[in-house]
Amino acid sequence: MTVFVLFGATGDLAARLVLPAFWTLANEGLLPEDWLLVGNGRGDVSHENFRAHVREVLGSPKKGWAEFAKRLRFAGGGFNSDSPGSLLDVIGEARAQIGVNSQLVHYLAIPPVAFPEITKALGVHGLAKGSRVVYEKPFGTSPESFRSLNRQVHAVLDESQVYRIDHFLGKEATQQLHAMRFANQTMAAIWSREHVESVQIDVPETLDVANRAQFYDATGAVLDMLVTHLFQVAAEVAMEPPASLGAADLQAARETVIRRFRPIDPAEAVLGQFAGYRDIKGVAPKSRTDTFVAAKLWIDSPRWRGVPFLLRTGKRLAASEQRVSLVLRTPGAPFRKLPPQANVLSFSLAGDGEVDLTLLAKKPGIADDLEPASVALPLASLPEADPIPAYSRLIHDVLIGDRALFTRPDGLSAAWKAVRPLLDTPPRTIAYEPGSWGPAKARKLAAPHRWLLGQ
Ligand SMILES: NC(=O)C1=CN([C@@H]2O[C@H](COP(=O)(O)OP(=O)(O)OC[C@H]3O[C@@H](n4cnc5c(N)ncnc54)[C@H](OP(=O)(O)O)[C@@H]3O)[C@@H](O)[C@H]2O)C=CC1
Ligand SMILES: O=C1O[C@H](COP(=O)(O)O)[C@@H](O)[C@H](O)[C@H]1O
Repeated sequence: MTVFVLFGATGDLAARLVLPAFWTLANEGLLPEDWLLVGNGRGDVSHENFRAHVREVLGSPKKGWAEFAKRLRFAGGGFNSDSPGSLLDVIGEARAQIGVNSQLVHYLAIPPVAFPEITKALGVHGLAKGSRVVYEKPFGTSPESFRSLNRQVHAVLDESQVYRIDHFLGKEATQQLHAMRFANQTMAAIWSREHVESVQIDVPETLDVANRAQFYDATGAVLDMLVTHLFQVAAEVAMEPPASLGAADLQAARETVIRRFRPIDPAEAVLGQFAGYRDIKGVAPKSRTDTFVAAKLWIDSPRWRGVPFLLRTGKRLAASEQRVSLVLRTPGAPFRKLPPQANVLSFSLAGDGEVDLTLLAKKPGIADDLEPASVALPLASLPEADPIPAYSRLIHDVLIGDRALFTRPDGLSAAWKAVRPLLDTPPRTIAYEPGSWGPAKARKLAAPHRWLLGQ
């Protein structure tokens, strides 16, 4: 028996990812037998109007909808330490219906500035004890606010109750990074500076921010994507072999390597803002918020010393991709001259995920010409594959109490240290055209070679 409380239930994240994840879990039979979902927000929305909203964001499903809709409630009037709005009443009714001892899972799908107050309110209104609480990223908005939020959270909750989500860790292909590496001796052997010349973690998006301008303008690409998703994926690539593939060891391996991230040098980072961003309703007319970031990350571990990790992401770019590429070194002999960056092992994190291998091969024919040849392994094509979207996977993990794919404060503290110089002395934000690959200056970061995507 579980009562889910979804804070920010009518927001962008809830509509695009969290509510669809619940729908998937319900249809797959992966939710507890008795469950109810209580949406929360500062406005007053009737249960019926909330159900209509949920139905719309799910694309007006028919089959299974009536059963799902019965389990949805809305508690309006906000929730803070001074006033619980109608949340306590609605939770009380929900628990009276499915069980007074039902597990409470609070999901904070709200901007990070609102995390401290809601956390405090959970304690004040008696909703913290025995509950599990899911925090969206970014966990804090600066190194200082991270520390303060961490203290506030631990004043109300035990660490074992806290699930800091970073949904890139829940993606099928992200988990493939360690699965393929450790399931194969050859793969494990090439996973180091000896064989890898550079790593690119490239997440361009064509997406706009108009439906979440206020949140985005207060956040920007560095906080929204770099210190969060791109760093976590970098940790997944860079970690040392864990003691076991058990949840705690995997989590520890990822968190530990973040301490080896060298603080980013602002001279090795480019920030951009797409032209027209400031005209969006909700964006400050003189906003300098970054909608693009590219940065070179160095990882000071014996395995990765000297290997640049090139990280890039931005909104309104030319394409949407989520690619992690290990560019393999080319040997000096016996071939005299080989094209650069032609041997690449790459993981597409988007959708159900794909693994691609590009290798230089001799072009069949009388000459000895080499040509890059690629093979693709769409993960969904594996026999009996049943891929699950990241949010469904992670919400299910919260339900079963599996913390392997959630972040820990020690790793996050190190991540904030590594991004600090970029926050304290950011380079000038450079304008770029929507539909482009961001500021031209970002190309130089990849020198002497190039970004694999886009140019
Ligand atoms: N959108 C996305 O694609 C993703 C977002 N995230 C994370 O999810 C979180 C929410 O993002 P998103 O949904 O885009 O943001 P939104 O701007 O859509 O905010 C979500 C909801 O939070 C409520 N809210 C806003 N400000 C406050 C406040 N000061 N106090 C209390 N409630 C507030 C609003 O609900 P109401 O007005 O009803 O109170 C709003 O609808 C962020 O932490 C973000 O980083 C993570 C992954 C993807
Ligand atoms: O957390 C976020 O992630 C999305 C990208 O996620 P995906 O669902 O496309 O994998 C990004 O667009 C958004 O700005 C950010 O908040």
